[in-house]
Amino acid sequence: MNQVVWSIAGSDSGGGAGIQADIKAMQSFSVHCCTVITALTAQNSLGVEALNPISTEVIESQLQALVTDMPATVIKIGMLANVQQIQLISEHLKHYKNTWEVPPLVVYDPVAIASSGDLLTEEDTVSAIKECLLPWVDVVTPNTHETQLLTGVYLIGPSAVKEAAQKLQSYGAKSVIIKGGHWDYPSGYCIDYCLQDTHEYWLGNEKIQTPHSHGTGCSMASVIAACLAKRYPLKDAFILAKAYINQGLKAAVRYGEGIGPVAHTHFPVNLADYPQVIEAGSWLGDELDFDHPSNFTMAAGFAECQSKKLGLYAVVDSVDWLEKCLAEGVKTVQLRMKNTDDATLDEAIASAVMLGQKYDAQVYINDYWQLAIKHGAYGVHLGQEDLQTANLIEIKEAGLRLGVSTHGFYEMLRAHNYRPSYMAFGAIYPTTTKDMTGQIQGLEKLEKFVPLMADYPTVAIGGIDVSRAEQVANTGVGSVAVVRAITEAEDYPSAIAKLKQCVEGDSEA
Ligand SMILES: Cc1ncc(COP(=O)(O)OP(=O)(O)O)c(N)n1
Ligand SMILES: Cc1ncsc1CCOP(=O)(O)O
Ligand SMILES: [Mg+2]
Repeated sequence: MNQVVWSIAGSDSGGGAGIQADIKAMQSFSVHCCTVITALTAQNSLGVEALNPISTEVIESQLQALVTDMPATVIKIGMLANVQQIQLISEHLKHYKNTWEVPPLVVYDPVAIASSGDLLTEEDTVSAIKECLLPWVDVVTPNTHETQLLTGVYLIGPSAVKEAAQKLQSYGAKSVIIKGGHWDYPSGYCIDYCLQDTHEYWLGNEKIQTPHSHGTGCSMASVIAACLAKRYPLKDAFILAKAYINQGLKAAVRYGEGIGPVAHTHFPVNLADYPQVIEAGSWLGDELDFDHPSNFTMAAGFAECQSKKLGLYAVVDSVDWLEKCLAEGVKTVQLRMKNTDDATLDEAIASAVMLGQKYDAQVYINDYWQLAIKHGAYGVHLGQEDLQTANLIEIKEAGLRLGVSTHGFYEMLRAHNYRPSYMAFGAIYPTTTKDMTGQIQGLEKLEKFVPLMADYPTVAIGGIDVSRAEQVANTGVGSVAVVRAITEAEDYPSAIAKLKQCVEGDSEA
């Protein structure tokens, strides 16, 4: 379904920020932007000359026109010029949240200070924002100046950023993204922080040196709104917004005598524009004083797979099935046993490794990395949570390949920190093999992941069968991993032959 996002914001006559930026940013993510204009600013690249707030009656009539015909999946709010506007919008948000069948998500970018340094709102709006508006906001995206203005916390370091985010949550905002574009900490980097319910994370990249950054705040919040409208998780929306801004800053040019606008381009396609997920054990993590879990080991750069394309990848829960797949010529297999006692596991993993040698195939062991090392498996496959607990140094030093599961852009970039041997994307389609609620990626996202991770062997998993394998392979992914398409097939040798044909172009099928 085509998604509608409303932008409630001011018009920038210079065309770089406000409504004008919002429309372009949302367009880049194929989302339709409806507008409710709150002020007609007279500004150019040198500064703001006049604000010209729109009356609450006119704002109300714009809302009224949209509500009956084009309700929003997400409402993005930018400049609200006075207390009356904040109260009006808050009342409407309350109504929409309480009465719409699908209540809209609300992204609020508290536009208080333009990149020129001009104050864009009346001073007494601060308490109205905190008391009336923030309780209806799902994601608030202040820059450091706005954070200080709203919270009174002076952002001298990472712990102050966390304290300020908690304060914004205490005013009612569900998630808080504090943008570090104006924060030179660590020097030369742009570090952003997100507090999502109780979960926190940081994204960072080297600062892009350009004076032409007008409209970055509005554009970033608009991309977040557009991605939320497409039902991307906030983590992915945040990643894509940062990548879009980085891409736009690199392409930004001057139009007037002063600060030019961030460029509006397209869905970010270059890995170099994506931020890093900052983790304990990384240099940026150390700079930000991250706590390490006591037994945490960070390692990166695992042994390479035998080839860039892993072909048909059978994921099975017994040695019996493993051997059947190997006998049919499957060269990449995984033993994925759950809820099994230690003695059985030990024996099964030893047998799986021997079968791999017998059939000259690559056997990966899911979860049980110690037993995989003990028996000399070709590799291990780990999930995102396992990265925190497995001894990655031991796996790397033992020369085992490491495959990592990812479910979205955030997890993909997190996995990239470890430079694993291959990268798996899932679940592509709904599956009954495992509970993947909220983690279905679809082909559209797979098409984005594969070129971004072009340096890795890539694997698609989840709900793939003979009828879907070809379209999955057409995304350029080098391997298709399946469970039921083999183990529940009426004629598994025939299923394997057909899957191999789709994935590897094997002519024997
Ligand atoms: C090839 C491949 N991709 C993803 C998975 C899922 O692994 P994980 O996240 O560790 O979840 P479980 O399989 O342990 O439930 C996989 N096994 N193989
Ligand atoms: C283990 C796993 N990880 C993501 S989806 C999935 C299950 C894939 O099973 P199926 O091929 O039967 O859908
Ligand atoms: Mg696992």
